[in-house]
Amino acid sequence: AQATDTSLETKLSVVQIYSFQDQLVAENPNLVSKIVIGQSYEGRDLNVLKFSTGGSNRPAIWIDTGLHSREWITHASGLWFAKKIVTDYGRDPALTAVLNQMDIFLEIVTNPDGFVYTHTSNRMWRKTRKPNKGSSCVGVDPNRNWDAGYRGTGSSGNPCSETYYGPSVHSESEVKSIVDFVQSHGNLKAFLSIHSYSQMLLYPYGYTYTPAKDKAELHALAEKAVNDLKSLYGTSYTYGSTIDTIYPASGVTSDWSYDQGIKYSYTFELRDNGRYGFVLPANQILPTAQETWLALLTIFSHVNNN
Ligand SMILES: O=C(CO)C[C@@H](Cc1ccccc1)C(=O)O
Ligand SMILES: [Zn+2]
Repeated sequence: AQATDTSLETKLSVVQIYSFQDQLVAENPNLVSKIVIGQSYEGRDLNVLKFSTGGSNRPAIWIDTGLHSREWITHASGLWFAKKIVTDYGRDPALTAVLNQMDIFLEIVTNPDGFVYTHTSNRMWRKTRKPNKGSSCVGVDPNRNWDAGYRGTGSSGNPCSETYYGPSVHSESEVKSIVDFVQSHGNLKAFLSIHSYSQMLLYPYGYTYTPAKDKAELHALAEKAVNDLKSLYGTSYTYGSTIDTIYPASGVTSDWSYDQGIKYSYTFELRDNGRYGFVLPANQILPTAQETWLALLTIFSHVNNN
């Protein structure tokens, strides 16, 4: 057995997740490497796992989980996705075809300071942990801090708000580090940001009712992805543009990546629909990760073939 064969059906600390990442690299040196794209406000490394079978600067897929620290099901799913990739490469034809042509980048703990805070102090913490000048309220919403309709409808200028957009675009190092990575890589074809909860698959835009120019294709792919997700355990997702499907939101990840020219930009909202919300029981971790993986494979294959 390998160290990373450990059960993922449990609550894991940031230290445990970071050592899992290092173990996975050590066990799979020909497929997995770790890139540190920056540091959080409190100085924690921002780790990205790179899955690559060769080439140089291949077209690639970006996945982030844990941008909102209370959404623990997304970190757990990200861990499971990482192990699934190394287990299924060379076995699953769809994944193998994708990895023979493209790289996958996976940032599992995208907001480590907030994640630690949910373990030590406040399970429901969402934002970063950087103090705000002139306010006793801490943190910026990392899903309102991007340069896409910044400070528009569905974001707040109040530092005490859960959707506070911050003192300036990309003010949060957790966001700026991704911006810099994406712009230096320059060959990303898909950008998938994983949140919870609500069971939705969302595509741009959140900051405007103007339809994305690729709306027809993004909608059709979302429909296929949610149908494949549903095929496993019957979990129903709604899908559509962010502003139509959930609510107006400005400065969000997927709108920024789409406006960078990354056509396949989606945000997932995983289980559940409100019964447990952010505090999903551990026995739903595996089924959630397994069903979401089917949707991801559908998107990966479409991206690789178009
Ligand atoms: O993560 C969420 C629950 O914490 C809901 C997401 C909904 C959303 C998702 C994608 C783009 C804009 C908003 C949010 O408000 O940022
Ligand atoms: Zn979220």
